[in-house]
Amino acid sequence: MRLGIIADDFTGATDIAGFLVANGLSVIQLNDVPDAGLTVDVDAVVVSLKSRSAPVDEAVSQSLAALDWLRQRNCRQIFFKYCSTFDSTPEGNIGPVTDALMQAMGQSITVVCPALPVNGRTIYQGYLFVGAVPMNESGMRHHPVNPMQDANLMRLMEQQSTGKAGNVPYTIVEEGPEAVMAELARLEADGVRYAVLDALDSRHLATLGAAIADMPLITGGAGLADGLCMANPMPAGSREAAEKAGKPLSGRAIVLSGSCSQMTNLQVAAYAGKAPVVRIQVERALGDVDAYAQELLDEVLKAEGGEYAPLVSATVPPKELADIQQKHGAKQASHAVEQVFHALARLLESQGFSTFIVAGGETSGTVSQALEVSGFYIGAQIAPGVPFVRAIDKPVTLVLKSGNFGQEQFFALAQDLARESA
Ligand SMILES: Nc1ncnc2c1ncn2[C@@H]1O[C@H](COP(=O)(O)OP(=O)(O)OP(=O)(O)O)[C@@H](O)[C@H]1O
Ligand SMILES: O=C(O)[C@@H](O)C(=O)CO
Repeated sequence: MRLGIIADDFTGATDIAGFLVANGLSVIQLNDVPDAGLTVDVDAVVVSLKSRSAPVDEAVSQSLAALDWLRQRNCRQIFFKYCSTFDSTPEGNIGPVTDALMQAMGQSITVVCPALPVNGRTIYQGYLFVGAVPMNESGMRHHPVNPMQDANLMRLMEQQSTGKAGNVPYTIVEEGPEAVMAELARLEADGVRYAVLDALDSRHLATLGAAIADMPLITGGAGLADGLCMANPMPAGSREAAEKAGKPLSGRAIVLSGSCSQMTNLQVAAYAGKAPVVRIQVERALGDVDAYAQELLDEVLKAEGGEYAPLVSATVPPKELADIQQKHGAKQASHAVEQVFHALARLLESQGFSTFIVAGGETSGTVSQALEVSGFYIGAQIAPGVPFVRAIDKPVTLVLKSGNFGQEQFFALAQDLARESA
């Protein structure tokens, strides 16, 4: 197997898997660390964890277990995938997990590159930008679980890990793969453990992909995986063959939105003009979850029948979210909302729903776990970073959308494309 990927959340996992498939690699995504006996015959395996906001020791032990599993399958390279907005505060898990993987693999340096230029995430002089602004000035400063208040990736890495961080600036990336490799060697000799790689566009990603093709352990976002593939392209026709595995099935659909990102707020508003929306009330979610989920199901069943599937949404704008969090506590509120989605997803499945379009990484993890799906075949991308996926265990199609991904009409577009290709 070429590549073994450890992803810290479910949408992050489908994001990177979608880019690999779009580059013609055969890919399977496995949710949580699989059984020791499972055999797979693909170019890349993505193990998706729900470790982004887990306690540090859990995130580390889950990631090491995933590493063990992948190494037993002779992966040539291990890729630790985290968010293109580096969702991780100074207390976050990216540093500790990176350290644990480095130690287990005997590595003294690795790279840090969350860039995903096609979705507006670029790295300049080690600072992460979201569109035209540094990350800490973007909507990410209001994130419900990981509010991002710094855009300097070297500082963030050093605050949450054990070593020194350095930067490979875009001026060196512009010079080509050999220059990047030479700079990495220089940084390593200088005692740098985490080399933050600048990347402003896909040309830079291709250069970086060529430069790090032989590094045993790399870390970053899906853009870096795209770069790896660009540097080592598959034969013509591979993409169509790879995408077939995750082709959407036709079936009763529901949209579930648990992301409060800027883009999801826009997507929910746009979809509200086209389809019925059932809103989740956090106060109710904090009470009897099962009874509340049953009520929501009843509302969905009443709302069905239009051109587009009903949407069940907890999505709120930043001000409303801040009020909710102040009143109930951020962790309690987000946990309660996730519990409702968990219970509701099970009820929906029992009623015959088989297409789940989900917004939000944590929410996607919750829904996938509720449906007891152990993994996915990956299909074509609906938008960069959001492919159709098909459960490996049952005839269920899912779309797991990262909070900030997709265009405003995403929820309707996903259904239009599913109808076209089913
Ligand atoms: N109205 C709400 N009040 C409080 N918490 C909420 C509310 N709606 C959603 N949440 C919680 O906010 C969190 C959103 O995280 P999630 O990962 O699903 O979305 P995201 O962070 O926008 O997506 P991504 O991780 O893909 O960028 C979840 O834990 C969810 O339960
Ligand atoms: O990298 C991204 O932005 C996404 O894949 C993600 O991790 C969202 O949770």
